[in-house]
Amino acid sequence: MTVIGIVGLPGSGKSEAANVAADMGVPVVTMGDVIRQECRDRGLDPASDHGRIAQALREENGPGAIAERSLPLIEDELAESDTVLVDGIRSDVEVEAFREAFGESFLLIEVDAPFELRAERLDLRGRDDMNDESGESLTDRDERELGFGMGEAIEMADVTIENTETLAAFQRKVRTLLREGAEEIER
Ligand SMILES: Nc1ncnc2c1ncn2[C@@H]1O[C@H](COP(=O)(O)OP(=O)(O)OP(=O)(O)O)[C@@H](O)[C@H]1O
Repeated sequence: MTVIGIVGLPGSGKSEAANVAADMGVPVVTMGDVIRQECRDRGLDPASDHGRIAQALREENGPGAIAERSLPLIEDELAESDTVLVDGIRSDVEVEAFREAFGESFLLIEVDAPFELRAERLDLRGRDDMNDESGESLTDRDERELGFGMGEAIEMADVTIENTETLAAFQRKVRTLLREGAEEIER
Protein backbone atom coordinates (compact mmCIF):
# COMPACT_ATOMS: atom_id res chain seq x y z
CA MET A 1 0.00 0.00 0.00
CA THR A 2 1.28 3.45 -0.89
CA VAL A 3 -0.43 6.80 -0.39
CA ILE A 4 1.28 9.60 -2.29
CA GLY A 5 0.65 13.23 -1.33
CA ILE A 6 1.54 16.16 -3.56
CA VAL A 7 2.56 19.62 -2.35
CA GLY A 8 3.86 22.69 -4.13
CA LEU A 9 3.12 26.36 -4.68
CA PRO A 10 0.46 27.52 -7.17
CA GLY A 11 1.30 26.61 -10.76
CA SER A 12 4.18 24.30 -9.80
CA GLY A 13 2.59 21.30 -11.57
CA LYS A 14 0.53 19.45 -8.94
CA SER A 15 -2.46 18.89 -11.26
CA GLU A 16 -0.16 17.68 -14.03
CA ALA A 17 1.39 15.19 -11.59
CA ALA A 18 -2.10 14.01 -10.63
CA ASN A 19 -2.95 13.63 -14.34
CA VAL A 20 0.10 11.39 -14.81
CA ALA A 21 -1.08 9.22 -11.90
CA ALA A 22 -4.59 8.99 -13.34
CA ASP A 23 -3.17 8.02 -16.75
CA MET A 24 -1.22 5.23 -15.03
CA GLY A 25 -4.44 3.97 -13.46
CA VAL A 26 -3.56 5.31 -10.00
CA PRO A 27 -6.74 6.69 -8.38
CA VAL A 28 -6.56 10.37 -7.37
CA VAL A 29 -8.38 11.64 -4.28
CA THR A 30 -8.94 15.40 -4.49
CA MET A 31 -9.32 17.03 -1.11
CA GLY A 32 -11.38 19.79 -2.74
CA ASP A 33 -14.10 17.16 -3.30
CA VAL A 34 -14.56 16.97 0.48
CA ILE A 35 -15.19 20.70 0.54
CA ARG A 36 -17.54 20.59 -2.46
CA GLN A 37 -19.55 17.81 -0.77
CA GLU A 38 -19.74 19.84 2.45
CA CYS A 39 -21.05 22.85 0.46
CA ARG A 40 -23.82 20.68 -1.01
CA ASP A 41 -24.62 19.21 2.44
CA ARG A 42 -25.07 22.77 3.73
CA GLY A 43 -27.21 23.75 0.73
CA LEU A 44 -24.50 26.06 -0.63
CA ASP A 45 -22.98 26.45 -4.08
CA PRO A 46 -19.42 25.05 -4.29
CA ALA A 47 -18.61 27.56 -7.04
CA SER A 48 -19.06 30.55 -4.74
CA ASP A 49 -18.73 29.11 -1.21
CA HIS A 50 -15.71 26.80 -1.57
CA GLY A 51 -13.19 29.06 0.22
CA ARG A 52 -15.57 30.02 3.01
CA ILE A 53 -16.55 26.41 3.72
CA ALA A 54 -12.93 25.20 3.66
CA GLN A 55 -12.22 27.80 6.33
CA ALA A 56 -15.38 26.95 8.31
CA LEU A 57 -14.50 23.22 8.32
CA ARG A 58 -11.05 23.97 9.72
CA GLU A 59 -12.43 26.39 12.33
CA GLU A 60 -15.22 24.06 13.45
CA ASN A 61 -13.32 20.75 13.41
CA GLY A 62 -9.66 21.73 13.67
CA PRO A 63 -6.93 22.39 11.09
CA GLY A 64 -6.76 18.70 10.07
CA ALA A 65 -10.50 18.49 9.34
CA ILE A 66 -10.30 18.24 5.55
CA ALA A 67 -7.50 15.66 5.65
CA GLU A 68 -9.49 13.61 8.17
CA ARG A 69 -12.61 13.73 6.03
CA SER A 70 -10.65 12.57 3.00
CA LEU A 71 -9.38 9.46 4.86
CA PRO A 72 -12.49 7.36 4.11
CA LEU A 73 -12.26 8.35 0.42
CA ILE A 74 -8.62 7.19 0.37
CA GLU A 75 -9.50 3.95 2.21
CA ASP A 76 -12.21 3.27 -0.38
CA GLU A 77 -9.68 3.62 -3.21
CA LEU A 78 -7.12 1.46 -1.35
CA ALA A 79 -9.65 -1.35 -1.33
CA GLU A 80 -9.30 -1.44 -5.12
CA SER A 81 -5.81 -0.11 -5.78
CA ASP A 82 -2.42 -0.59 -4.14
CA THR A 83 -1.39 3.04 -4.75
CA VAL A 84 -3.50 6.17 -4.31
CA LEU A 85 -2.53 9.80 -4.93
CA VAL A 86 -3.91 12.63 -2.78
CA ASP A 87 -4.09 16.11 -4.28
CA GLY A 88 -4.95 19.28 -2.37
CA ILE A 89 -2.71 19.16 0.72
CA ARG A 90 -2.33 22.68 2.10
CA SER A 91 -0.58 22.40 5.47
CA ASP A 92 1.78 20.55 7.78
CA VAL A 93 -1.17 19.59 9.99
CA GLU A 94 -2.70 17.76 7.03
CA VAL A 95 0.62 16.02 6.29
CA GLU A 96 0.74 14.92 9.93
CA ALA A 97 -2.81 13.55 9.68
CA PHE A 98 -1.78 11.41 6.69
CA ARG A 99 1.47 10.31 8.33
CA GLU A 100 -0.51 9.25 11.38
CA ALA A 101 -3.08 7.37 9.30
CA PHE A 102 -0.69 5.66 6.87
CA GLY A 103 2.71 5.72 8.63
CA GLU A 104 5.63 4.70 6.43
CA SER A 105 3.25 4.03 3.55
CA PHE A 106 2.73 7.78 3.08
CA LEU A 107 5.12 9.42 0.64
CA LEU A 108 5.07 13.21 0.27
CA ILE A 109 6.23 14.59 -3.08
CA GLU A 110 7.05 18.25 -3.58
CA VAL A 111 6.69 19.76 -7.04
CA ASP A 112 8.90 22.79 -7.45
CA ALA A 113 9.28 25.50 -10.08
CA PRO A 114 10.58 29.08 -9.76
CA PHE A 115 8.15 32.00 -9.47
CA GLU A 116 8.67 33.33 -13.02
CA LEU A 117 7.98 29.95 -14.62
CA ARG A 118 4.88 29.41 -12.50
CA ALA A 119 3.56 32.87 -13.40
CA GLU A 120 4.17 32.22 -17.09
CA ARG A 121 2.51 28.78 -17.00
CA LEU A 122 -0.55 29.99 -15.11
CA ASP A 123 -1.05 32.66 -17.79
CA LEU A 124 -0.66 30.03 -20.51
CA ARG A 125 -3.60 27.96 -19.37
CA GLY A 126 -5.93 30.94 -19.49
CA ARG A 127 -6.17 31.22 -15.75
CA ASP A 128 -4.39 34.52 -15.68
CA ASP A 129 -3.83 34.97 -11.99
CA MET A 130 -2.06 38.26 -12.52
CA ASN A 131 -5.21 39.86 -13.93
CA ASP A 132 -8.13 37.67 -13.04
CA GLU A 133 -11.41 38.98 -11.65
CA SER A 134 -10.30 38.61 -8.04
CA GLY A 135 -7.29 40.77 -8.91
CA GLU A 136 -5.12 38.35 -6.98
CA SER A 137 -1.51 38.30 -8.12
CA LEU A 138 0.64 35.19 -7.98
CA THR A 139 2.58 36.85 -5.15
CA ASP A 140 -0.66 37.19 -3.18
CA ARG A 141 -1.67 33.60 -3.97
CA ASP A 142 1.73 32.34 -2.83
CA GLU A 143 1.34 34.31 0.39
CA ARG A 144 -2.18 32.99 0.94
CA GLU A 145 -1.03 29.37 0.45
CA LEU A 146 2.01 29.91 2.68
CA GLY A 147 -0.36 31.35 5.29
CA PHE A 148 -2.25 28.03 5.39
CA GLY A 149 1.03 26.22 6.18
CA MET A 150 2.10 25.18 2.67
CA GLY A 151 5.71 26.21 3.42
CA GLU A 152 5.86 23.83 6.38
CA ALA A 153 4.16 21.07 4.36
CA ILE A 154 6.75 21.50 1.58
CA GLU A 155 9.56 21.21 4.14
CA MET A 156 8.17 17.81 5.17
CA ALA A 157 8.42 16.38 1.63
CA ASP A 158 10.30 13.10 1.15
CA VAL A 159 11.16 13.86 -2.48
CA THR A 160 11.29 16.97 -4.67
CA ILE A 161 10.57 16.96 -8.39
CA GLU A 162 11.89 20.01 -10.20
CA ASN A 163 9.48 21.10 -12.93
CA THR A 164 11.72 23.45 -14.90
CA GLU A 165 11.85 21.73 -18.27
CA THR A 166 9.23 20.61 -20.78
CA LEU A 167 5.91 19.15 -19.70
CA ALA A 168 6.93 15.82 -21.29
CA ALA A 169 10.14 15.77 -19.22
CA PHE A 170 8.14 16.48 -16.05
CA GLN A 171 5.63 13.76 -16.86
CA ARG A 172 8.49 11.28 -17.31
CA LYS A 173 9.97 12.20 -13.93
CA VAL A 174 6.59 11.77 -12.23
CA ARG A 175 6.00 8.41 -13.91
CA THR A 176 9.42 7.15 -12.79
CA LEU A 177 8.90 8.37 -9.26
CA LEU A 178 5.43 6.86 -9.00
CA ARG A 179 6.88 3.50 -9.97
CA GLU A 180 10.08 3.68 -7.93
CA GLY A 181 8.48 5.40 -4.95
CA ALA A 182 5.92 2.64 -4.64
CA GLU A 183 8.58 -0.07 -4.99
CA GLU A 184 10.83 1.58 -2.44
CA ILE A 185 8.06 1.71 0.14
CA GLU A 186 6.94 -1.86 -0.46
CA ARG A 187 10.42 -3.33 -0.14
N1 LIG B 1 6.92 21.64 -17.56
C1 LIG B 1 5.89 22.36 -18.00
N2 LIG B 1 5.97 23.00 -19.19
C2 LIG B 1 4.94 23.74 -19.65
N3 LIG B 1 3.77 23.90 -19.00
C3 LIG B 1 3.63 23.29 -17.82
C4 LIG B 1 4.67 22.48 -17.26
N4 LIG B 1 4.24 22.01 -16.06
C5 LIG B 1 3.00 22.48 -15.89
N5 LIG B 1 2.62 23.24 -16.94
C6 LIG B 1 1.36 23.96 -17.11
O1 LIG B 1 1.35 24.96 -16.11
C7 LIG B 1 0.05 25.12 -15.59
C8 LIG B 1 0.11 24.92 -14.07
O2 LIG B 1 0.33 23.53 -13.79
P1 LIG B 1 -0.64 22.76 -12.79
O3 LIG B 1 -2.06 23.11 -13.03
O4 LIG B 1 -0.28 21.33 -12.83
O5 LIG B 1 -0.16 23.42 -11.43
P2 LIG B 1 -0.78 23.29 -9.97
O6 LIG B 1 0.38 23.15 -9.07
O7 LIG B 1 -1.81 22.24 -9.95
O8 LIG B 1 -1.43 24.73 -9.81
P3 LIG B 1 -2.59 25.25 -8.84
O9 LIG B 1 -2.01 25.23 -7.47
O10 LIG B 1 -2.81 26.61 -9.37
O11 LIG B 1 -3.76 24.34 -9.01
C9 LIG B 1 -0.83 24.14 -16.32
O12 LIG B 1 -1.43 24.77 -17.42
C10 LIG B 1 0.15 23.10 -16.81
O13 LIG B 1 -0.29 22.42 -17.96
